[in-house]
Amino acid sequence: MTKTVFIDGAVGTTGLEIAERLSGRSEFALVQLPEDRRKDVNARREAINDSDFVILCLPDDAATEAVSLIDNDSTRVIDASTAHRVADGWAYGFAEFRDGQRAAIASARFVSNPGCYPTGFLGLVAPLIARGLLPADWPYVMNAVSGYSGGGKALIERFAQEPDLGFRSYGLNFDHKHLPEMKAYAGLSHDVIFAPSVIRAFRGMLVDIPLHLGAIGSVRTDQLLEELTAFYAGSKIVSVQGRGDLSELLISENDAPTDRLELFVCGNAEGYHARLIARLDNLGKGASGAAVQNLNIMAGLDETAGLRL
Ligand SMILES: NC(=O)C1=CN([C@@H]2O[C@H](COP(=O)(O)OP(=O)(O)OC[C@H]3O[C@@H](n4cnc5c(N)ncnc54)[C@H](OP(=O)(O)O)[C@@H]3O)[C@@H](O)[C@H]2O)C=CC1
Ligand SMILES: CC(=O)N[C@@H](CCC(=O)OP(=O)(O)O)C(=O)O
Repeated sequence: MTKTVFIDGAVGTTGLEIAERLSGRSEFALVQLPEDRRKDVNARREAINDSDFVILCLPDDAATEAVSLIDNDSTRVIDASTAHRVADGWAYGFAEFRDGQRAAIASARFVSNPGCYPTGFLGLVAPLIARGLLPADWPYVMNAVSGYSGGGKALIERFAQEPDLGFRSYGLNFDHKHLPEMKAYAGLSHDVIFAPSVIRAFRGMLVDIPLHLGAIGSVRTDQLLEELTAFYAGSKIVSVQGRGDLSELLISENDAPTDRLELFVCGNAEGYHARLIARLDNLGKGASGAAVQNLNIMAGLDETAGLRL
């Protein structure tokens, strides 16, 4: 039976990409509000309560408000914002990162999409910590570059207005909104030192975790590669590879959308210096692709339906 889906924030960067991925899917019918009523709280309340699924593509405060508008016990919610990622009663919407998570999403009423950067961090590190190859009490550092669509309409507009702006390092206050979910879901003792940046590319990101394996202990890069390869074996979304002949990883200014998550394990010849790197589309597996994957799982469908793989 066709399920109704209301995207609250449908004309934002993430909302538009979700609608594209759902277009032509007979399993879902989109509930849409006219432009002049899309921020009207009564119109939103009605659409939310009339729908089987609501996908929140809103700033955090508006996402919190949207949840407060639910007055039934049936509407199921996927929140793309940061508002509920470590909240009680919400399942973390990253099916692959630990055993049992797909089942938790399938049965959940409230699912919170992971942040784009944590998708890379947790995809790389969480399975290795869970299996005892990396320590939970290590002071992890993460460098990252993102396409400017990661900052939504406001950052897209800024890059349009400032044609000389090529690179922006930020997070200088050590309070990035993604820190709590990385710590919580990797089970870390310390916050990650996170150095994010933005480049003049619309979409795409690299998340890069340098590790002195020699200082950690006896584990080496080939073991990390072997473990991650086995953990994600069979996934149509997540791939794992060693450095091989790779000498560079690239993001182009106009890369095509993708819902894939590519993981790379690079190391020096002896394997005691490592860089764990994730490449993904911040609007794909980092946002809209993840939302559609979660919707598929919650609806009991093939989780890759409608994805760009
Ligand atoms: N962009 C990305 O790569 C990622 C984004 N996210 C998260 O997804 C959410 C949406 O982000 P993004 O699409 O980038 O943001 P955008 O700024 O592109 O879009 C947000 C949309 O929400 C609308 N909106 C704001 N307040 C309200 C309200 N009270 N009622 C109804 N609509 C409202 C805005 O309206 P208007 O058009 O009038 O401004 C806008 O269309 C955010 O929480 C973001 O952090 C998560 C992962 C990655
Ligand atoms: C480039 C840029 O500004 N990126 C955003 C994160 C994008 C994202 O993933 O936001 P969510 O937390 O909603 O997932 C930032 O650093 O705040």
